[in-house]
Amino acid sequence: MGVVVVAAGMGVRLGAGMPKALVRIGGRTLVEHAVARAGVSAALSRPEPAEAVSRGRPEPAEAGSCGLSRPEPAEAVSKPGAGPAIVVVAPATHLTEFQDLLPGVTVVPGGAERTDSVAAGLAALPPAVDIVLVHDAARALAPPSLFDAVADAVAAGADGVVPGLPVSDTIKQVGVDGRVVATPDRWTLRAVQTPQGFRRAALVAAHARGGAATDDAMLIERSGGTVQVIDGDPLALKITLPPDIAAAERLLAASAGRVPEERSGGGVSRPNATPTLIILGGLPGAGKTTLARALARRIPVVHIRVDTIEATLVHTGFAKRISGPEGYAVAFRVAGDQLALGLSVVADTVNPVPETRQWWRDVAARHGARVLEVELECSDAALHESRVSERVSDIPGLTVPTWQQVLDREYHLWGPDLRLDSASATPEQLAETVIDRMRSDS
Ligand SMILES: Nc1ccn([C@@H]2O[C@H](COP(=O)(O)OP(=O)(O)OP(=O)(O)O)[C@@H](O)[C@H]2O)c(=O)n1
Ligand SMILES: C[C@](O)(CO)[C@H](O)COP(=O)(O)O
Repeated sequence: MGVVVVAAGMGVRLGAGMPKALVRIGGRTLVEHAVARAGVSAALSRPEPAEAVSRGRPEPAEAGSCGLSRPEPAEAVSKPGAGPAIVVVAPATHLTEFQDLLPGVTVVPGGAERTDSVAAGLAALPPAVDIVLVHDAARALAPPSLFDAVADAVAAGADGVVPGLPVSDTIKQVGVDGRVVATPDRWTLRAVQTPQGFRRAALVAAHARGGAATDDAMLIERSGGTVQVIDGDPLALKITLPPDIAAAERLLAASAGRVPEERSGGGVSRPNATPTLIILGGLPGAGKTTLARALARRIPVVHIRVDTIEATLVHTGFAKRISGPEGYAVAFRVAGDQLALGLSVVADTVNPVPETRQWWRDVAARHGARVLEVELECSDAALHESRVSERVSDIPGLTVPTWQQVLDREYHLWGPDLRLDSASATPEQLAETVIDRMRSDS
C-alpha cells in the first residue's frame, strides 16, 4: 500500500506568499503533518500480502508533539527495490525545501493541475504497491484512522473509496446566469475529502484516459468504476482560505487536548492579558498588509486596515475623497474598542508623519496597551516598483497609487522598535520576528 501526498499547489487562495504545504500550524508545516499521519496509519505499515515487505513502523505518539509521532522515513523498506511507500509531490520550484523537511521521503515535482501532480506521484510509487491512497497536503490533519478506514474499504473490494461528510447547507445547482437549475436532495449529498483510495492499476488507467477532474474518484467514476463513500472526519478539513488556518489550529489543539500553542504562548496577546497595539508604517507596497495577514494567521490579533475604511467612505459616497485623517480617526476608535476587550491589534496604515504615530500611541495609552512600532521597507527598489505597479485593488473603491505617487509621497523618518525589510524575508519570517519581539517585550 502506498500514499501519494499532493503538495504542489501554490495556495493562491490562502495567500501566504509561499506554497501552502509549507505553511505551519502548531509549529509544523502542513506537509509534515500530512506525512506524519499517513506514516502512523496501520494500513500503510501493513506489508503487501504477496510481498511481505518489512517497513519500519513509527513509534506511538510522543508527548508534546500534537499527539503524533514523526514517521520513520517512508522508504524504510528492507526489500531491495521495494521503494518508498509515501511519495510527496511538491512544487518544482521548492523541491529542496521539501526534501530537507522530509528526510528519506521520496519527493517528486508536480504539475500544473492537481491531476498532473497525482499522476507524477503515482509514477513514482514502487512497483509492489497495488493499493494507493491519494491525499491532499491541504488536508493536513486527516487522522491515521481515516487512512486505515479508506485502505480497508479498498482492500475489501471497492474500485474507489472516498471519505465524505453530510452537508449542512442546502446546495443549489446553478446555470451560468446564476439561475437555479436544480436543488438536489441534501440527504443524498456528501462533501468529500481525502485520502481517497484506489486499486493502483484502475487509477493509473483512469488518469491515462485524462480529462479535467477535481478529485481522483471522478476519474474512476468516468471510467465506469464504482466509488464507495465512507464516513469522513472533520479533522480532514481542507485548508484553503486564511480563516481555515485558525480553524485548523483549533482542531489540532482540541485533538491533542490543549490550547493552541501559538495562541496562548509566551505572552503573545490573549484576552485578559495586556494587549499589544502593533503600529505598522511604511510606504504603499512595502508589505504591511501581507505582514498583518501573516501575523493574524499566527496569533490572535485584529487587523485594522485604514485602506478599507478610506476606500469604503469614498465608495459608499460618505466622502467625496479622502483629504485628511478621517480614515485614521475611524481606525483609532475601532482599535480602541478591540484593545478595551483585551484584544491585540495590528494597525495597518502608511503612518507617514509623526502626528499619526503619536495618535496611535495615545490610543494604546488610553487602553493600557503595550505598543510595538514596526516599520516596513522594501530595500529592493525594482521589486518595490513591480509590487506597486502590479498591485490590483482588492477593496471596492480603492484606487491603488502609481509608483510615481509612492515616490512623491510625504514620509518622515521614524525611530520604530523594529525596522523590517520585506525584500529579504518572507511574510512568515517577518511575522515570526514580530512575534518574538512581542514575547520578549511581555
Ligand atoms: N498543481 C497542483 C495543484 C494542487 N495540488 C495539491 O492539491 C491539493 C488540493 O489543492 P488546493 O487545496 O486547491 O491547493 P492549491 O492549489 O495550493 O490552492 P489554490 O487553488 O488556492 O492555489 C493541495 O494539497 C495542493 O498542494 C498539487 O499537488 N498540484
Ligand atoms: C480532492 C478534494 O480535496 C476533494 O474534496 C478537492 O476536490 C480538491 O479541490 P481543490 O480545488 O484542488 O482544492
